Amino acid sequence: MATSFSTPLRSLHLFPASKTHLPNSSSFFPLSSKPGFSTFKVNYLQRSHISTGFKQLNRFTVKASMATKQENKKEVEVFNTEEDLAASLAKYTADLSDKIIKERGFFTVVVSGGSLVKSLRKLTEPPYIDSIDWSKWHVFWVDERVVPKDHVDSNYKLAFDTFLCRVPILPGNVYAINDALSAEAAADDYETCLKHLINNGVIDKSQQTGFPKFDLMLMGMGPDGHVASLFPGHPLLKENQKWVTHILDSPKPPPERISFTLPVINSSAYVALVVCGAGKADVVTKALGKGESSDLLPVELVSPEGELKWFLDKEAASKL
Ligand SMILES: O=C(O)[C@H](O)[C@@H](O)[C@H](O)[C@H](O)COP(=O)(O)O
Repeated sequence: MATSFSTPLRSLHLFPASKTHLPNSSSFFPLSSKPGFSTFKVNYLQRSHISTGFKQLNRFTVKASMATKQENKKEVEVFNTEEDLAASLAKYTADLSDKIIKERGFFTVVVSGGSLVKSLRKLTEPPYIDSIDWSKWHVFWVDERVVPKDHVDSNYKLAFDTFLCRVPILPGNVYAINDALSAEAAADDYETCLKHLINNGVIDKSQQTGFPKFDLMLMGMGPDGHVASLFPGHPLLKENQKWVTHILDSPKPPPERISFTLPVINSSAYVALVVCGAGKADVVTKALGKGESSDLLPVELVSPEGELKWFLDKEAASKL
């Protein structure tokens, strides 16, 4: 079992800167333990590339993040392949799980949809399948499409089929949306669920903001710089009261979704942004400091109370 939280061997950049009910349990699919068997090896990007990237990144400091600009610890790591990235992401998550369960007895993990979920696959394999205390995990969605849970577009279904069905997380600790409700009602319902879990002590509360403080958010990023279901230029980016909001006109289908708001994302203890592919290289470059702009993309507004770590494959980092 991993016993300490370790920092990565080679980092591209590391700088400190400055309706009262839980989702219906009957709607959860049963979970089972089906560990796979494989080993992995982490290969970091060659030093020459790291140096180039470092020099370029070093020209800028952390960018403005929202109106309430809170400088945090940000780290960027680039991997030769998605396979290497997935191995490192698993270790990062397992180490945090170990550390935080020792500290608070629970581990609240929030996932997005998209390709991120597949990159969690190594957690379902040895050593993590055996070493992680899955009974302490509580799993949430940073955003969800408002479709039935068995629909091909459901983020719950994606996570269940890819990840959750392979690990022994307790079904009652998996917080899917109530898919019988409208988008607006599902968002309110989810927020009520979060309040209940804060009262129970499962979810931590940020002393700084009063918003829920999740232990770890694992998120992808769209090629337009969206995170969760917070899209560029959308008024939802300004929401600063609600914890969970809804959208009926998402530019990425399906149109109806619920999403955590930025203050919730930014109250997190740890956020991992997992980004792969050349199609995201321009946005990665904008977000990580090539050029200044007053027009900040949603991903540039991610600035958690705790630590932000970018996991990039070399294609996504190719323009840094
Ligand atoms: O449900 C969703 O659509 C998401 O949560 C969304 O924010 C996703 O994470 C990004 O669009 C990245 O998706 P890809 O990694 O598949 O590009």
